[in-house]
Amino acid sequence: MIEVKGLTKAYRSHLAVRELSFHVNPGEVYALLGPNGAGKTTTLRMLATLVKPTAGTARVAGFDVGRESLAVRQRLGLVNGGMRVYERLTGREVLAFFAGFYGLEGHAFRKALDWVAGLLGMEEALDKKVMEMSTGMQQKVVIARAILHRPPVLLLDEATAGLDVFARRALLDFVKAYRDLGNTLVYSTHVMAEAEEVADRVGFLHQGRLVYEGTKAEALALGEGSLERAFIRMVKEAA
Ligand SMILES: Nc1ncnc2c1ncn2[C@@H]1O[C@H](COP(=O)(O)OP(=O)(O)OP(=O)(O)O)[C@@H](O)[C@H]1O
Repeated sequence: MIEVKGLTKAYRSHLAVRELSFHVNPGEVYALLGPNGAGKTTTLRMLATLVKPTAGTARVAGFDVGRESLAVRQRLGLVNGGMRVYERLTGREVLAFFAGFYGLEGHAFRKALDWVAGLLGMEEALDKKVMEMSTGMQQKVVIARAILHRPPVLLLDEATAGLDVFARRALLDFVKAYRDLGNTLVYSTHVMAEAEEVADRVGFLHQGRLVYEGTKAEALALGEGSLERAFIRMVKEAA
């Protein structure tokens, strides 16, 4: 569902992402793990067609992120940690605004709204102003906005940043539920415990390079039961 080959991004002379190659199979959660500055955000933004690669290629659902960016955007959703939505609008108003970008209007919008509200358990948020919602409910609006068009591919970038324990739990449960509907997810985080819970496969990113890739079970075996230990071991071996 996602094919990345030799993907590279340079900011002037600084290589943020270096010759990255990996793939994500349909229906799996791929955790992209690495500390701050490893290149996770840059990678996800290239997949989402928001940042232009310096070299290499990436395809999402068979479409090239450079030449077929519109087709990619129609099949993909992106959730960033700390994303905000307009505080003075109700949940319904926020979603109606973004639905316009996906060409969802009238009956199609109402259907999408019913689907997303049921999936996320956010019916009560639809007629509340964002500023009157809990952080967890606001996060649901952010997710709803990203999946309103039912994208088969969902990218989450440090999506639990700033969430309390309840909202974090709801997000991790949502990730697994969205995967169980047959969708494909990339889950970027520096929190190894979150990857241990949701990932099917993992990639370790360090200084813009993929230093390891494997199933979660393989990575856990490498780290004697801990992804954190596996990560540190692979970074040392790559040095
Ligand atoms: N627009 C930019 N201009 C210059 N350098 C950038 C830009 N965006 C990112 N970088 C640099 O590229 C490297 C990778 O950053 P990136 O944000 O992709 O990492 P990350 O793994 O997502 O970390 P974080 O969780 O801190 O965002 C960092 O050294 C960062 O300073």
